[in-house]
Amino acid sequence: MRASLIQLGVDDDEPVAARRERAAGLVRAQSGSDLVVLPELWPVGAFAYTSFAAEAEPLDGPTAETMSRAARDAQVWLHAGSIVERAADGPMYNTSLVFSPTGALVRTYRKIHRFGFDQGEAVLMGAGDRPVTARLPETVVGLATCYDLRFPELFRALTDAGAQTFVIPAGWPERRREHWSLLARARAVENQAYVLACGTAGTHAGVRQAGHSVVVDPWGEVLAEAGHDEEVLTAVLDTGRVAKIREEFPALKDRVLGR
Ligand SMILES: O=C(O)CCC(=O)C(=O)O
Repeated sequence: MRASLIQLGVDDDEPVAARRERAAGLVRAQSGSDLVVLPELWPVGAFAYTSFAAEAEPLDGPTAETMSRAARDAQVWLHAGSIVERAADGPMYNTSLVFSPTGALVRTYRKIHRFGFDQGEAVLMGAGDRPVTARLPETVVGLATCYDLRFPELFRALTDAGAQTFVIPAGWPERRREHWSLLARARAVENQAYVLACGTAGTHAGVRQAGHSVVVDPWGEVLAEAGHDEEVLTAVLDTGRVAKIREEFPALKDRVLGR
């Protein structure tokens, strides 16, 4: 399975509508990949809290509509990162969107762990309340978003639900880049699963982004890693390796707690 992670540059000087079209063009350019991934909250910027309300959109809003067309044009599975979702009953959520190659929105995931402690996303957004998986032709994907990476119990729940590949869009700050790289590998090793962790490049709302999107295999080896700037990171996943490693080194079967 060929996966392409679009480490999109998110900078204050690019209008949201222009970035949306640019992202769609980058998705279209990945035709030939099986799965394409965009980062967290890339239309507005994960730290652009003051713009969240103005840029919030419904699940059939401009980003979803543009991404649906891009997935269909490229004939790819598209994890379109996340948007600020404005729910019909009022609250906002940090919601990831997964499209099939026909352009159908097949899964949404509302980020469970909101970042900011008593500020920002943590006070502006509602929290998701359930883990979500999506069955693709070659793997079962478990969905998580940015700060979720710090909560291993979510990844264990996704593993129990059948996940073999975790897709993690993020807007991770440069200041804690070592945590990002370390935790991405940890989640892969402890669950014996692929990790596709797609961050943003650039600086928005005064927060320099870590970049360094990464693809980790179920043995914890880094298959591909980006630098700081915008780039498309591509890796070929041998999806059969998950079952093979889980069988040859069956640590998941030795769990005692939480079964
Ligand atoms: O956990 C971190 O260090 C970063 C999390 C974050 O930036 C987010 O979830 O938006």
